[in-house]
Amino acid sequence: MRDNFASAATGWWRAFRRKIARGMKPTRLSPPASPITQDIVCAARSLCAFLAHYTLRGNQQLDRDGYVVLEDFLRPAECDELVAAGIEMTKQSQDTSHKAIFSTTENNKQQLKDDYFMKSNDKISFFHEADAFGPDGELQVDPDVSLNKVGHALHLLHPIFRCYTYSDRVKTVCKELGLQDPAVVQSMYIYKNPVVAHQDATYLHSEPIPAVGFWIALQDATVQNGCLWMASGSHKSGVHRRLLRKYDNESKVSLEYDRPAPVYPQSSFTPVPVSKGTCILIHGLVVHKSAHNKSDKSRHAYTFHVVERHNNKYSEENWLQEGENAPFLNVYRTPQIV
Ligand SMILES: O=C(O)CCC(=O)C(=O)O
Ligand SMILES: [Fe+2]
Repeated sequence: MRDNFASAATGWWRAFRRKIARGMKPTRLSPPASPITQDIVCAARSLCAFLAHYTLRGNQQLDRDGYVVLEDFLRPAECDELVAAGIEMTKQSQDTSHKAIFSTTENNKQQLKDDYFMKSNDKISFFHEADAFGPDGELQVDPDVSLNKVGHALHLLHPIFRCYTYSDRVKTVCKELGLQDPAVVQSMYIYKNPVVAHQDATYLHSEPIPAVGFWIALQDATVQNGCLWMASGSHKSGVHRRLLRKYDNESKVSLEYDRPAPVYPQSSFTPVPVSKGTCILIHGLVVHKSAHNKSDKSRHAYTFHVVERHNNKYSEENWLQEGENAPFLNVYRTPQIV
């Protein structure tokens, strides 16, 4: 069965590429004939569409626009598996005694000084919305709506997230990007927004090759529920701001922005609504944001960042550093299962 599928899919894929090369619409091709089940056909179709889309246009698009939309990167059932794991984590978040708040806003100094944040590089840590706790420190609302995100080592420690992070599809994208020694440095499960306009290089700076974010919509992301907004082409204007590690006289570390937050006109942004399963590749220097969720539909996403390690300098001043329990593992060589 597997062999049948493999040869049929390979044949289909070759024909698909030939048709595209001749400028025809890929949808004109029929999927391989039985005995392949509908589910496998759907998987093959998704993978082929994604590979064709990416192989032929992805790299140039990332250079030109600062982002690439890869539809059908994950199948609906795969998204559901990840959402179930994300919801399961909201239950564990109730056990945490630490009430960390995540915010990208300037005045939230707590996060910057917060040890919990700094030490989350090798953990599955929970970050709540700024208004999640009352004056008594008790959670005001259910954890499934108060959690902002979980991070930053899901790709190492959580068996399901690890499996998807070091998958063949991710390897293929990294190869197509021409990355020689790509390593995953962090991962996050994002429940909620808004996220203010920023460049990922503010937090994860590397040069000359910037990090690439893999942002995967696990549920439909619409203008109403807070899809990403991208400032196309903004990656060509350098790094606008850095968050840097600072050490005081007692070698205690804290984080500080080197410049005030830039003001980006709303007119520079385009909404990028995507369906469940779509992966948006985010250039480390492209300015992006997400708005409030004004709907009753949740918008969960899984995101992780890949950094080139070959002939490329990952800044020692980034908040996130490689640690004994948080190695920056190579995408091509790391097994999906521990
Ligand atoms: O999901 C969001 O709203 C923002 C995510 C983001 O900025 C990122 O993954 O780099
Ligand atoms: Fe980002």
